[in-house]
This record gives sequence, structure tokens and C-alpha cells, in this order.
Amino acid sequence: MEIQNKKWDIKKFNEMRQEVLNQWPTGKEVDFEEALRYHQNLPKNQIMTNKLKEAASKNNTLIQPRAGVALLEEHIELLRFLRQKGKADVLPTTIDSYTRQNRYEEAEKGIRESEKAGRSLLNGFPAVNYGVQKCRKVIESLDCPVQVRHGTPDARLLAEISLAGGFTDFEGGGISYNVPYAKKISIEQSIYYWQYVDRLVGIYEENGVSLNREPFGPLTGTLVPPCISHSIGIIEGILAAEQGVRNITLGYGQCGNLIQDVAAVETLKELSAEYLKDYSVMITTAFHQWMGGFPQDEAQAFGVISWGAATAALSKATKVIVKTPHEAFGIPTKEANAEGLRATRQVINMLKDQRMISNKELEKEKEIIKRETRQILSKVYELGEGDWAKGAVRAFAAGVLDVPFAPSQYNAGKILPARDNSGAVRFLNFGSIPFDDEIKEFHRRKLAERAKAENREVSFKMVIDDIYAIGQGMLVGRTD
Ligand SMILES: CC[C@H]1O[C@@H](n2cnc3c(N)ncnc32)[C@H](O)[C@@H]1O
Repeated sequence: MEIQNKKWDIKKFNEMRQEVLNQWPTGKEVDFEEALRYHQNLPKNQIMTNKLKEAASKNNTLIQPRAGVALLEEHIELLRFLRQKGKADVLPTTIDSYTRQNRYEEAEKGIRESEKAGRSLLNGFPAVNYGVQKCRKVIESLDCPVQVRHGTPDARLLAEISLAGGFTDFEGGGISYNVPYAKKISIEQSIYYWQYVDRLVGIYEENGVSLNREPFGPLTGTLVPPCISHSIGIIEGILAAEQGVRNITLGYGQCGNLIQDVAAVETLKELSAEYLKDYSVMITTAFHQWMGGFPQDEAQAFGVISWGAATAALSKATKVIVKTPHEAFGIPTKEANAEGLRATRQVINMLKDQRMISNKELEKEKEIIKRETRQILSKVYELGEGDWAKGAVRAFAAGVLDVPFAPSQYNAGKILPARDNSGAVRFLNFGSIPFDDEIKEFHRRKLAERAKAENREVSFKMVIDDIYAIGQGMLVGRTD
């Protein structure tokens, strides 16, 4: 199929809608007119765009966990606990892996087995299997907005059911929920599926219901250079806005060097405003605490969590996505999840009246990220002959967009990141990323400084050392 970045007409959308709603029996519960009325009657404090707008206007950083379990009552109890004991400003519902792969039969089995076992045997909430009315039970048990967080290349039915179910924010995108999550789904296919999701959000917006969309910024969450996640986030923002989305949160995964991370959030705000200026959208930012390997020791994990909280506060991100001291092990207990939130809250509160000292290093880093991102995006636009959807597909084929350590067979996987002597993420291999020579020289010089300081050659070994460094208590993967 040949996709294009053009707003779908309602006829095309409605033709596909019947097929989507028939994918699982709960699709029959979706009645769009009734869903609109449901949203119009939602309490104001449960509408995500209100909460984001207020935070952005006050330069506040909202705190949000990830959380999702198999059983409905347990999931409600978990979210209420994180709100009350974790002081979460906004809540998630993390969806299970079967649902993310549209394997609803197995999700159904997972629910039954969890009921028998009396505990969650799924790694998230199977929203499609529960359907609209049970999603509303979750929403009606809470007093704040709730966002669907997942990793679904084909999220059409999940969007229909969860949005009709009262969720007011939907994470993901046609690139960010394909390339880091799937192996064999083409970029065209996932962008096409996500145009449906964004068109659905656009129809809600056209009927006066504001919903937020959040492309998944961190991607593979492992040493992803800011320009890579910015380029993909901005493209997904443009594709969403074209379908009528009016509220977009762009995300960024912490790398660990303070100056680079603050520069990343500040440039994400500037660049997204520039590239989305033709659309009237509200743009906010989400800072993800370190998404790579975590230390097993809980005290050290709190160090990583607090460093992420500090960077989020100093970058004035609208939202920080919080990790837990169980990160190295897997799904956290509700107590550990709440502890991660409280540690984050403490640091946000201590830093909210402070600001990042502006200096020439920060300005240099911002200039680098803006130049890199612009060089990538102008090549994408050129490859697409002015069409961002076509451009994205062709850019991945050409390696102009390339995500480090991504499983997708449509991803070139030629770039290699490594930290420089201050821990900032640089390019060791550029693959086919279209940087000019000056930018390439900058990265080579930065890595050479580290090589000299460590008395070793710039090499792939640095990449491996950096991947394990934070889990082993460091930032830069120094050889002993
Ligand atoms: C994107 C990966 C992140 O999502 C987290 N995660 C995935 N599923 C859940 C879950 N069900 N509850 C809490 N955290 C979760 C995981 O620990 C990791 O930090």
C-alpha cells in the first residue's frame, strides 16, 4: 500500500471502523454518539488536556507511573493506591503484551488463569477483553485523568474501546510503537494503522472532546541520541495533527548527562513548535526516567530515579514518567511503585523553584541537537517529496532514520551510540544518518577525548560498557 500524510475522509474511516469493531466481541459495545456524551459528562479533573495545560502554564512537572494488572478490581485498587500513597498527578493503564499483539484469545485465557490464581498472570491490563463498561469502572473509581500506555503496532480496537471507556490520553505512534516493539511489521502498515487511531481522536476533537496523544519518545530506551527520538516524535506529531489531533505530548528518554538532557527537552519544545506551527495544537513534553538497565540494589535504583526526577524538574518537562526500585526485576509491587513516585515527588518539590543555570555548554548542546534534528528531518521531507508519511517509510529504508538496538527488520540498525567523557550520548557509527562533516567531527572529537582519558581506542566495547554502566552503579562505562 502507498500511504500518504493526508487527513482521512470520514467515509474511508467508517468503512474501516466496522472491520475494527468486529475484531473482538467487546467492539460491539462502542457506540460513538454515546461515548461522546460520556466524555462530555466526565468531571473536569479527569480530562488529561486540562491537567497538562494547567501544568504547562505553571511550569509544573506532573508525576506519572506505569501500572497495569490482569484483574479489574486489583487494577482499580492499584491505581487508587498509586494516587493516594504515591501522590501520582495522573495515572496510566499499562496494557498487557498479548493485547499489544492483538492476541485477545490469550489475553482472555490470562484473565481466567489470573482469576483462578487470585493474582495477576498478565503484565498489564487487558482493556480490549474487558470492554467499554469495565474500562469505565476503572475511570469512575478515580479522581484524575488516566492514560493508556502500551506498545501496540495495531492499536485501532484498543483505541476505540479505551477511549469510549473514558481514558483521555493515548500513548504511541506508527513508528514509536512498531520499530522498538515488533520485528516484521512494515512501517507503512503501522503508520496506516495509527492514522486510524489519530483520525478517531480527531473525530472526538471535532465533536468537542479533547484527548491527548503521546508518541513514545524513548524508543528502545537504550542510549538513543536526542536527535533520533526528536525526529521520530516530531514526525509522529505531524502525522497525528494532520488527522485532527489537537493535543500532543512529545516524549524523551533520559540519557543521563544533565546538560544534554536539559538541552534535549528544551530543543524538543522549540523544534516541535517550529515543525507543527501550521497546526493549532497544544504541545507538552514527557521526560522518561532512565529506560535502560537498572541497578538491582534498591538504594542505587532510588539514586537513578532521583537523578531522573531532578533532570525532569530542571528541564521543566510537563510530565515525568517514573521508574521504581523493582525496575531491575520486572513488574513492581504497588508499594515499590508508590515509593518511586514519592522519591520523585520529593525531588520535584525541592527543585520546582530553581532553574537550570544557562551556560555556553548548554547552548552548544542545544545548537548541536537542533542542527542534527533539522538535518535528519529535511532529508526525510526530501525523500517523501514533501509527504512526511512517505518520507518516514523511505527514510527507514535508506537508514536516514535509524533507531539503535531496535528489533524491527525495517530498521537499518547501522548507527551506534556511545557516551563521551562526560556521559553525553554521541555517535560512534553514523550509519546513513545525513549529518554534515562538522557535526560528525564534533562526535568523533568527543569520543576521542574519552578514549584518551581511558587510554583505550574508541571501540564497540565502549558501547557495551555503556549499556551496562548504570546497572553497575556508573554512568560512563569505564573499564576498570
Ligand atoms: C516501557 C518499559 C517500562 O514499563 C514498565 N512496565 C511494563 N509493564 C508494567 C506494569 N504492568 N506495571 C508497571 N510497570 C510496567 C517496565 O517496568 C519498564 O520500566
